[in-house]
Amino acid sequence: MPYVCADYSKYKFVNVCWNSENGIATVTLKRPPVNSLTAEFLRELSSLLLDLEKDETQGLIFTSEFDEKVFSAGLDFKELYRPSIDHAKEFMSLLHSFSFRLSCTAYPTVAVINGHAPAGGCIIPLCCEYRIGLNNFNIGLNELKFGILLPDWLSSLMIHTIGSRNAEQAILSGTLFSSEHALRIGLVDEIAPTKEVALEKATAFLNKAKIVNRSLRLDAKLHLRRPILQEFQKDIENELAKNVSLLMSDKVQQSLDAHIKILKEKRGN
Ligand SMILES: CCCC/C=C/CC(=O)SCCNC(=O)CCNC(=O)[C@H](O)C(C)(C)COP(=O)(O)OP(=O)(O)OC[C@H]1O[C@@H](n2cnc3c(N)ncnc32)[C@H](O)[C@@H]1OP(=O)(O)O
Repeated sequence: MPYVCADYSKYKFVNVCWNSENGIATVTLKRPPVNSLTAEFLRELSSLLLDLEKDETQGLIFTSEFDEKVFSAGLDFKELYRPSIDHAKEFMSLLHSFSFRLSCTAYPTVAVINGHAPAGGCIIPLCCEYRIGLNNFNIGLNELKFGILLPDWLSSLMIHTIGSRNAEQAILSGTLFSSEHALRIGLVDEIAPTKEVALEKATAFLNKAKIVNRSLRLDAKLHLRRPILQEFQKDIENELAKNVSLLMSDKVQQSLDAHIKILKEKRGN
């Protein structure tokens, strides 16, 4: 059984619960109010994956502290509104490296999606090997509605998960799917009535992975995910520059401004 060396209490935005009997780490995202992804959060998540790797984690479950509300609201609107060019570059690079790392972990990964997961909120589930949703949430890549063209690696993750035809329709229409619809197209693998049941199902998935030799399993995973990993590694500098210039464009900045206003009005701020 793995010996836990890392100090997981140092993390601000996640709670890590180790099961010493089966080596499964349950990582609860807890960046209030909606687990939106900032540079600091992404940096922390990347470092966490390295710690879990060193500690020979047998399996990883991601879930959210904000039960029945939100898994992750995606990229942080406020941080991406009028960022400095250096910050935009750093952000895009952190998003890319975290997503790449999560897509090719040696240990199996599951997302228990216990709330909404729009746009960038769908990235963690898509990088994971298995997705279990709860009822009454929305999930999908609706970036086109913000005027954001998806990076190739993100489209590739969607294609890998739901097939090219479904991915084309989903991405081009910018649809957020209900849990039931997400299950029908394979965007989630199962639906559970409660978080507890979802966590049991996640553990069952991870236990199945254990009967396979770890290094053989990793070879197979990397082979099966090669098309995605190639997209991550393709022309990285150019791809990042493209995403940064898109983010800084007037069109995307205006769209972010509009969304921030909508959220403010919703709260009566
Ligand atoms: C190259 C890039 C590739 C990937 C690109 C991805 C683009 C994105 O990810 S853009 C972000 C897309 N996300 C969304 O459109 C979600 C927007 N939020 C919502 O729909 C709702 O907030 C929610 C369904 C997630 C939750 O609804 P709920 O009623 O529970 O809470 P609210 O009152 O709406 O919000 C609470 C609080 O959270 C703030 N907030 C919400 N979303 C974000 C966000 N994405 N970034 C930053 N902050 C967010 C919201 O403003 C409220 O804040 P205050 O309490 O300060 O008013």
